[in-house]
Amino acid sequence: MPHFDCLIVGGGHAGAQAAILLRQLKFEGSIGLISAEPELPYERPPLSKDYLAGEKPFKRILLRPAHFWDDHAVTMMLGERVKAIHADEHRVVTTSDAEHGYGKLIWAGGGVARRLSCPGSTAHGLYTVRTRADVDALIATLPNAQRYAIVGGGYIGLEAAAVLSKLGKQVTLIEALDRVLARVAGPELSAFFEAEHRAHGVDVRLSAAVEAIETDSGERATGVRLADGTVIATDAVIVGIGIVPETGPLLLAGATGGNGVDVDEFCQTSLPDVYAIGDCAAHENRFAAGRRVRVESVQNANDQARTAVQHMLGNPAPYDAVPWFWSNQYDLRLQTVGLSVAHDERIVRGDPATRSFSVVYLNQGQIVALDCVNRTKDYVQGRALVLSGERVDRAQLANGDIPLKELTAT
Ligand SMILES: Cc1cc2nc3c(=O)[nH]c(=O)nc-3n(C[C@H](O)[C@H](O)[C@H](O)COP(=O)(O)OP(=O)(O)OC[C@H]3O[C@@H](n4cnc5c(N)ncnc54)[C@H](O)[C@@H]3O)c2cc1C
Repeated sequence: MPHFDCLIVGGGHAGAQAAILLRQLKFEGSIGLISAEPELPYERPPLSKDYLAGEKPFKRILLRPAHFWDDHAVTMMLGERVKAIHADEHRVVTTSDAEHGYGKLIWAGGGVARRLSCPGSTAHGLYTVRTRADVDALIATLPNAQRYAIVGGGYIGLEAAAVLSKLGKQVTLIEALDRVLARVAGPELSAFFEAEHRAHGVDVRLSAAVEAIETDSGERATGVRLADGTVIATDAVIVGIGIVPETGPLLLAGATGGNGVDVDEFCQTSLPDVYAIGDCAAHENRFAAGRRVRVESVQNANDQARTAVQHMLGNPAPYDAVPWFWSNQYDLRLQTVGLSVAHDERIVRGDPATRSFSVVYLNQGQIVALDCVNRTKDYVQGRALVLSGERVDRAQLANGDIPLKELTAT
């Protein structure tokens, strides 16, 4: 049985970054990386942006050139899925029944796209946007499909809507709640993005629950039936309703968790010598008022990789990175810093009508997050305010002409 001093499961942002950092920090042991996807590690964010738009080829979204992994003695085992962990014996088993021993295991399994469960949801013509394979399948529809129904008004659904409408497609966006981005942002940002999409010709349907996918005799999706009986005729359905964290083998092996696998401040799971990082790791985050959360972002994947690796190498430093995220839609660049989950007040800086404004989130007077649209200065300067948990004068905060770094503390 092959043995690795450090075995990484998952070749997404978190797993790849863990391997890169181990070598950067002069780890001399053996490193193996098992990933269910057949590709070398690549960036996921372009999948719903420039890769879908055909503006960036796959080669340009690889996280490192192909030779990097050999050059740095990282043994890549691609197209292999870990199905079981025997934590006491420090070994894993893959779906092809290969066994690998480990000294330390870093689990970076991310998540799989959540699917619809209504009648018709297994029909042909339904697409998710999580992997290169998903998006290649969607791209293959572009020459022949004109009408796209997108289920889910989160970032991925909105980004896909922006690309498809720019490509001249007829797009209907279906959101079950009464506003887009409801899970991650305040109503001001939701209203702004809803209006932008409508202005670009996207038919946005809010408070619209999907009841069934209608199909033809060949079991191909032809429409989305809503709870009120409306049928949205379509050539393809894109389902962007979040992810289910990939933690099955960890939880089966006895790791604590539920929505993700629980980790401590060093990204250690409850299993000996097993870390978990990235989208699947449920951790207490001080930027979410100490709540246990999973953060789905490149920042979190990279920073948790550093936390786990540093702990492994005997330089422990608790995970305490300020969260940040971005989204590109049309000519809009949204940059967010902090987490808004625990806010009790919002202040808008600047005028959304100018398409350059920020929403500042406060909790008991402290700035906890900012969503900045085409306003990079606010994003950069607001980061310091989120980090310090500063309380500032509200009238100044609302005045978009006063730079955030010049605000007076109260
Ligand atoms: C379309 C899209 C757009 C995004 N846009 C942004 C953005 O603009 N900004 C941002 O910050 N974030 C964005 N994200 C989120 C970001 O990409 C994720 O947070 C990040 O990829 C998480 O990294 P991860 O390594 O935890 O998981 P993943 O990237 O999902 O990688 C997990 C890997 O583990 C593999 N795996 C899972 N289970 C097993 C197993 N049992 N055995 C072997 N391998 C396994 C999977 O196949 C996968 O390759 C976007 C995500 C998507 C899908």
